[in-house]
Amino acid sequence: MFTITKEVYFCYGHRLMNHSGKCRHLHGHSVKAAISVAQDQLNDQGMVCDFADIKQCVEGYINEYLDHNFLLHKNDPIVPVLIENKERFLALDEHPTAEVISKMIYQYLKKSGFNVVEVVLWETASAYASYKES
Ligand SMILES: Nc1nc2c(c(=O)[nH]1)N=C([C@H](O)[C@H](O)COP(=O)(O)OP(=O)(O)OP(=O)(O)O)CN2
Ligand SMILES: [Zn+2]
Repeated sequence: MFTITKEVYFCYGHRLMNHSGKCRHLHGHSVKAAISVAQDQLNDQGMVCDFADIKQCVEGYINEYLDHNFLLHKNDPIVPVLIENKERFLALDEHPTAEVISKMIYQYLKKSGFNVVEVVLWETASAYASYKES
């Protein structure tokens, strides 16, 4: 089994509504997502796939939904205020944690045909979450 990993960087604002500490306040992160794709056999270029193909696919998704966006739980009371002020945001069924965001990226790549094995989301320099399926 061969595995490759491509890193992409982006920013978002969010808050964790049920958090008991500082993360319940509106704040933002400049994050890194490390996307791992695997294949048993290499293609005729000697690759699992081109790093650039992963980047092109995931950057379209990130730019549309995540980068410089505000990620909120759908029940966050600030949602009506953002609507009223015509501000950009993405309302999620789940809390916008690093775990949930790594799963969103994983599922998009899978749906796009990549044999993604893991997405690791570094939310800060010292904290990351990952998503993979068995
Ligand atoms: N399991 C999770 N825990 C936390 C998440 C998360 O997504 N999953 N998110 C946060 C905050 O949004 C933010 O990421 C703060 O993280 P934290 O490492 O606690 O904050 P600091 O960078 O300030 O860490 P220090 O080591 O205290 O400087 C919180 N928890
Ligand atoms: Zn945060």
